[in-house]
Amino acid sequence: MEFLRWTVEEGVAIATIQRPPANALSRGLILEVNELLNAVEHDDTVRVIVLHGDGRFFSAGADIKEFTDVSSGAEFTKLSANGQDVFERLEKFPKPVIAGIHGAALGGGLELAMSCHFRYVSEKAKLGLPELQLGLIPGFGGTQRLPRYVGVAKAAEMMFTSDPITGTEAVKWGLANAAFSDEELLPQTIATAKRIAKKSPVTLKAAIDMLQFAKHTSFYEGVEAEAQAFGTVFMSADAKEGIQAFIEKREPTFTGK
Ligand SMILES: C/C=C/C(=O)SCCNC(=O)CCNC(=O)[C@H](O)C(C)(C)COP(=O)(O)OP(=O)(O)OC[C@H]1O[C@@H](n2cnc3c(N)ncnc32)[C@H](O)[C@@H]1OP(=O)(O)O
Repeated sequence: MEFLRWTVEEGVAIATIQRPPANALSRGLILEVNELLNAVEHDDTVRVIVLHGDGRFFSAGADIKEFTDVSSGAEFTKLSANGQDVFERLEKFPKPVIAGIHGAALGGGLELAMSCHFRYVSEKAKLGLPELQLGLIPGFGGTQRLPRYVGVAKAAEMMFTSDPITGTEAVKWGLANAAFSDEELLPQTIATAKRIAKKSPVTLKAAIDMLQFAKHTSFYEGVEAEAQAFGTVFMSADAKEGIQAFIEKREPTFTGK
């Protein structure tokens, strides 16, 4: 694998996203998340997975530069649905997956982290769904998962403003379980994972299966609608402006077209 490395320690696979400079989720990286799950699913030496990012960030989201190669709404809907499928597999994965978030988990990066079973964060990390700043909407399940963690009103504020919240605030809002200093984050995440790895894999799988009942059927209707809207929104002039503005490092001017 090119962008995802892992080592196994006392039943814990420590998986590191390594795609500098921002660990942006290219199509290739999303495929590798799926490959990681293939590799560890039937490996009895792995009982828990810790997912974290190398470098400055956990992940700054979908690779915005790759968006310029996408030309049709249908292709964008497919991109969204593919990401949703991998993240859904992660959420249902029979072994616990814990995200350790430092730096930033934005857009698809937060959507990836929200698909893990729980999250530890560094106090100063930035967590947000800033897609509206690009003239887009979240497309990897974020519109459905964020309100389930923080409530509808906070999710609305986060999406409408594109403003991230800090790791400390994320704990307050129920999006993350605990916040640590940058130095303590990974050791604490791994220590918890090692404790969980001592539990019976049978019971862990059953607990994960039961957690799925916390989702309602409307979740699936919601993500289907999200993928459609993601493709439609992508075809707007504002999406092109938002993506271009990011690449040119300037503020976007949205016209409503
Ligand atoms: C379905 C899913 C949709 C999505 O996920 S859409 C994407 C949502 N995510 C975002 O909108 C986040 C965009 N990025 C940022 O806001 C900022 O960046 C950060 C807050 C993460 C970091 O800011 P700073 O510390 O000032 O660094 P920097 O110079 O902006 O970024 C460092 C390098 O990383 C590249 N980069 C950052 N995010 C992305 C991305 N999401 N896709 C592709 N590249 C990205 C930049 O361009 C730059 O690169 P260079 O050094 O070559 O100029």
